[in-house]
Amino acid sequence: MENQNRDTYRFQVNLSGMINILSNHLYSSPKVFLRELLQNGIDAITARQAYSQGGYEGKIHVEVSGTSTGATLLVEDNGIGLDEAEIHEFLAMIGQSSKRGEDFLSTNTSFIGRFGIGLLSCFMVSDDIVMVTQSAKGGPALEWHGKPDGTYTIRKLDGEYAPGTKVYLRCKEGSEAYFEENNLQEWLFYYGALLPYPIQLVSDHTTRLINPPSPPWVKDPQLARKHQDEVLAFGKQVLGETFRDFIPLHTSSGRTGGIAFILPQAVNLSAKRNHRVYLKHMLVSEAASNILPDWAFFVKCLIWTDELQPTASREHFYENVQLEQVREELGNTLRQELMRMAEYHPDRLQSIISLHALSMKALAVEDLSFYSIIHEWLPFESTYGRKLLGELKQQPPLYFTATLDEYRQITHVASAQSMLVVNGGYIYDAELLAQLPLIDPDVQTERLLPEEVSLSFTDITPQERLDYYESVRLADSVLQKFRCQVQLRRFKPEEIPVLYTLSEQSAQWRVLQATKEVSTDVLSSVLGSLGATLKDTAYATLYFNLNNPVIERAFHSAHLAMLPAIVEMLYCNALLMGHYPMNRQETALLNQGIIQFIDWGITAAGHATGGEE
Ligand SMILES: Nc1ncnc2c1ncn2[C@@H]1O[C@H](COP(=O)(O)OP(=O)(O)OP(=O)(O)O)[C@@H](O)[C@H]1O
Repeated sequence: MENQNRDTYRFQVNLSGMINILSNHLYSSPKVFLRELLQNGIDAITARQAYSQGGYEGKIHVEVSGTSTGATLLVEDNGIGLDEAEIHEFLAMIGQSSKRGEDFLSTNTSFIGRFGIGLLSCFMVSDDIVMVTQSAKGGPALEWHGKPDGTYTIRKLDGEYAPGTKVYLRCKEGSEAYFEENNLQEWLFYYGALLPYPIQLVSDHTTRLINPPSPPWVKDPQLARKHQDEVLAFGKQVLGETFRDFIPLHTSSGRTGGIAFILPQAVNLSAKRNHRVYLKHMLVSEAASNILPDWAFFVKCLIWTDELQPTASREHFYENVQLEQVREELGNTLRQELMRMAEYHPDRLQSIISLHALSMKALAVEDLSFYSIIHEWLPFESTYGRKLLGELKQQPPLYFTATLDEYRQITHVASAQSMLVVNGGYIYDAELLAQLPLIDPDVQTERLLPEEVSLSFTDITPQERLDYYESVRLADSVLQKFRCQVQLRRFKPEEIPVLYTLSEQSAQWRVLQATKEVSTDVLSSVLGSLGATLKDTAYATLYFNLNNPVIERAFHSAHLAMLPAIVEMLYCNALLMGHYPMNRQETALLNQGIIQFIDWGITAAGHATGGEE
């Protein structure tokens, strides 16, 4: 009797080859078969809703029995079901789907599936798929049995069946983990936490509901504000992190919404921004980094959408105009909420800025109106310590350096003279400081170069100039070959004997020299001629501090013989202190200098002890 109704048909593709492609190249993990089954069930429910109109409630039932390779999994929906013609057309024809909208890429369909390949993913974990289906439109119940060798059978079943579809999978060797109760619970929740129909998991021991009833704020994210604790608890359950604050997200079409959880710890620029995105309430991707603007790395989001276009793996979205628009609108929601906070909840905004200053600066650089509203709370490093821009701008003109290196060169001297200089060397800082006058015309900012700090030194008197004329000339000639000039000044603190400053050009010259040392002959001559063009202006300056007692003695005419070695050593020391890489000549100088000073020291000690040597 059974065999009478059974017909055999053949797939038109090499099915095992297809399965291989799916499992090794398309899907990130075999566990996606669960997502595909859930999604087919949801689509079938959606189709039945449209067909039966009212009085019908969709649900999904998952049941696992047996263990190890004897385990079977049943995924059942009470959706639209399939009749025989549909089985041949949609189920058995790979790449054919009953769910496409008016064209292949349209998002105007209420179904999640579209590619007509999802069911094949079940072959990653099972060597046969048995589907028992009863169409809501009538006809006999059917059993379809598909195998990875490309054959399938259909059998008409006797008896009464309620509309819907049951898919049975038998565990294949090596896939035991995918039939394990606890894993199933975890993955069903992972994919289906936001699905609007109840998913029930039944095993030998228990029956459990996987997804909570869909919360109201999924429909209208603005309602999330009234359900703070619930939303934060949901964030913890789904994302596994404890958050303290969030911002509801939505687009004007109402087709994309979400919750942006504010990360409880600071993150750096290169941190991966992974948001979980649900398409028609089904998890599509947890690696979506392009759904929010680049600056929004202070949040981790749950986003649900029905307007974006998934790729066939359904783990990413096409980078198209729709995605661009969604990204812009979600970015705007975030920005507006931050600006609203500035007005109504400044404490909340301040605590976000103090953790996520980098993210805020990244946005401020792009958007002057945002910068204008939040700028007072942005922190910067300065010679007065880490300060907020609101405090710093009270002291105009606001000097800043453009690089870390320049800041390092002047920070000692500037702070010793109580001069406020802001470090613009970190990413975005110099740009923001330069833009400050645009948002606050009362504030002037000025980029400071290291050589300009020396202008606030006290000059020596004309008498001192005469007294030290010979020694300054000698010192200057010693450093000629390093393109460094010597100046004698007084500055604070007196503990600093010398200060080395480098103009932009002389910095370039140093880099050229260093490159020449390690390059081939040809390159070296090219660099040489480049260097020649810089030569005339590429001077560094070594300032000697006459306030320092040792410098005062060293420059005294009585010690002229030792002065060249002293100058060379202090020059090398200044380079070391400023973290400048030293060239071969300078390193050699340092070596000779040390030996020279040891020699002098020993000789002096010998004199003191009466010439023991
Ligand atoms: N549970 C089900 N109830 C009713 N029809 C189903 C069910 N599962 C599969 N089908 C039918 O089989 C077809 C193929 O399913 P399959 O999962 O391979 O692709 P799809 O869902 O159409 O597209 P996608 O590859 O994007 O998931 C579906 O289009 C649908 O017509």
